[in-house]
Amino acid sequence: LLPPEVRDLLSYLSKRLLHSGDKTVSMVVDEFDCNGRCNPLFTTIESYLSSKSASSAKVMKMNQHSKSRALTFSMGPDQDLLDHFNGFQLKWSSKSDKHKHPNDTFSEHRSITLSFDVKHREAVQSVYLPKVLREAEAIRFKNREKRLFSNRKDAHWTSVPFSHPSTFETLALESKVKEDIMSDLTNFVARKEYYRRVGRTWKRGYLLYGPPGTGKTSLIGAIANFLDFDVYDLELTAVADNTQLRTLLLSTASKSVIVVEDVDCTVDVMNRSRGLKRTHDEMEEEPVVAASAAVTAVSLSGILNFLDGLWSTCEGERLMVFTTNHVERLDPALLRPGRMDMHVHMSYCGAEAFRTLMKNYLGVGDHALLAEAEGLLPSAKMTPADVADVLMGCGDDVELGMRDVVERMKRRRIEVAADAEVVNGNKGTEKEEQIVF
Ligand SMILES: Nc1ncnc2c1ncn2[C@@H]1O[C@H](COP(=O)(O)OP(=O)(O)OP(=O)(O)O)[C@@H](O)[C@H]1O
Repeated sequence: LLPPEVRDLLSYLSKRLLHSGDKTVSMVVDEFDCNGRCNPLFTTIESYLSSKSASSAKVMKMNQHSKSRALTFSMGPDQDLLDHFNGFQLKWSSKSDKHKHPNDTFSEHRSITLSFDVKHREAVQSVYLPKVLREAEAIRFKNREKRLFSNRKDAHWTSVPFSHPSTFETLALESKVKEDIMSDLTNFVARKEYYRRVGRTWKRGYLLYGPPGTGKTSLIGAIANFLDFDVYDLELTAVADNTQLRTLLLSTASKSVIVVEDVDCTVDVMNRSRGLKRTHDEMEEEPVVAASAAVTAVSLSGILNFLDGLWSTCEGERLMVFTTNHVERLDPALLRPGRMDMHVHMSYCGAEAFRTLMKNYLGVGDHALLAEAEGLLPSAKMTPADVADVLMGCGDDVELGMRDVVERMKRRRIEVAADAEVVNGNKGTEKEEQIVF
């Protein structure tokens, strides 16, 4: 019944009375700042308290995550929650005030207060609060929606939710290669302290090379899903110059995979050792015309600086992935360790990859035609995409799928042999012509 001003004054006075002689320190975090803008710290602390609320709060708000459908809990209004750290106790209290506006509408103002004994002030400020922020960040990262950023439309990042179906389980690749990649990625994300100690940017470069349809893009999807990272699809032909490239890279977030697909087609990264006349410096600085019709003014030095982490002054880990169908075209400067730490060769479908595809598409691990199919694979030179294409056309019909894929392999074997004959034949003609001239 009291006007809000009187109620606030009474509340303030009663608190002063209650806490006189008290050695408690309180820190208040409001949901909105004085301009009505959201306070990101409030949301961060809410995330931290959500993990605690589930086990100890008496009144909780229950929410469902829009994407994962997982239940999350947050503190209800006017609740207290006790936390313990290094043998002392801290109290988090939530408060919610309703304010009536002159036009008879109401708005809710929430705040969270942290209270603790004054003698722990130093420990709370320097150790406890940074720990809270770290844990909150990890919780929010786990619950967030993965995104795919792209600069294809203009020179800025635009993003859409990212959900690539590929995982290391569904990827048709030798299990030894998969295990090596997964363990390399796990080591990389766990070594923040190591990178800091040795003074290196927390980044790692991957080069995926091989013919089209061998799963380079699928592997990128599997990596992003494995690490739960966002993906930045960097289109170099849409970047005006090195300065714009720098700006784009500086605006990438941590925990991201930065991808440059078909790098040999978008920037002149030709192997200098193959008799190019330009000097090293000329080549590095010169804005170049790409191998394809597309043109980019990003120079090789721009790419090298990017790989050396010169522009990654930002915090956090970043994985850089380059793909190419023609590894032999790339300048060795691009390939050296530190720039491309891991080289992954994606090739034609082998026996192990074929069994993975059979399981993915037909749901079986064995079949009477499997041995025949495996025997045909080396000479048929089919990519995983070719095999997947045949199997997908057969729906759930295992018999049809296996029959079709074996038939296709037999036809491909003949085509491959015929192509090889043409090539050898041409070589023979060239030789003859050389002798004639
Ligand atoms: N190794 C693989 N494992 C599982 N599926 C694969 C694999 N390789 C190809 N595929 C299938 O073929 C399709 C095309 O493959 P993907 O785009 O990954 O190949 P790519 O090597 O990136 O080709 P490109 O060089 O033309 O970009 C994928 O959507 C997937 O269905």
